[in-house]
Amino acid sequence: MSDPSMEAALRFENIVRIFREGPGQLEIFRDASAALVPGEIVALVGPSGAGKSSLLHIAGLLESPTSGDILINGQYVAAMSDDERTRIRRETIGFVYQAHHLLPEFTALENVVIPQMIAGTKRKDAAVEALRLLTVMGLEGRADHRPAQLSGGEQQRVAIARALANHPRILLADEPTGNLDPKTAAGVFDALVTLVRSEGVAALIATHNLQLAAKMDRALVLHEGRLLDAGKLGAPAV
Ligand SMILES: Nc1ncnc2c1ncn2[C@@H]1O[C@H](COP(=O)(O)OP(=O)(O)OP(=O)(O)O)[C@@H](O)[C@H]1O
Repeated sequence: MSDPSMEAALRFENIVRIFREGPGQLEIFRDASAALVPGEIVALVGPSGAGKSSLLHIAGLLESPTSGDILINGQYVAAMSDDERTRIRRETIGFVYQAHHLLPEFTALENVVIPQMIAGTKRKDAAVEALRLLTVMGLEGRADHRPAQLSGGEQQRVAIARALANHPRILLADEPTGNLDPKTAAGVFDALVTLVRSEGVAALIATHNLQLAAKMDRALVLHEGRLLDAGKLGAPAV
């Protein structure tokens, strides 16, 4: 379990996000503040359009907030150059989306090897690490399969292994099991939790699935422009 005295891996400080549309403006959220420490798995929940994806884009340094700032490992990012932000994103943050975005012409193993080689790891070392990650995800027998030869759940397991291949400190996931049936989603999610916990990563996972949200350490709720810490959610009645 997380230790609140640890330095936050990810901290939102008074984040405001406003989209300007012609003469009008759309305020998505205001004064959103929260922190995630290493090893913590946090759900991001809220109705459709509440701003979950927008907040993940800000956390992933893909978009800038209208005001406020975020800290990654204690470092403010707003004042950084674009190059520095890109470096922090590459070295520190892993992403998982609803769609797997695997490279179709490469095997599962290669899909997890390639990002490591881009980051400078030797192929042999990258392959050892990729097989380790795929094994934790329950895919040791599928490493040589291409994405089209894998089920939807298996494809998403590869995408999760890939996201953690370069040892990020933060994992951001946007509906990572949203394309899967409930049973498959639960299996993939449990594998994700196992891997994230073993790597000591801080994970922020947007989901509409309250059963999955209840498995996480706590939930941040976006509601009417506010980001609220709802603590650990109880399992919803089925
Ligand atoms: N580039 C943009 N310009 C204007 N409005 C935008 C832009 N991107 C997102 N929005 C609006 O911001 C709001 C939040 O969108 P966002 O995708 O973050 O919500 P969400 O909670 O992730 O929704 P869902 O659960 O449906 O994926 C929505 O009203 C959306 O229409």
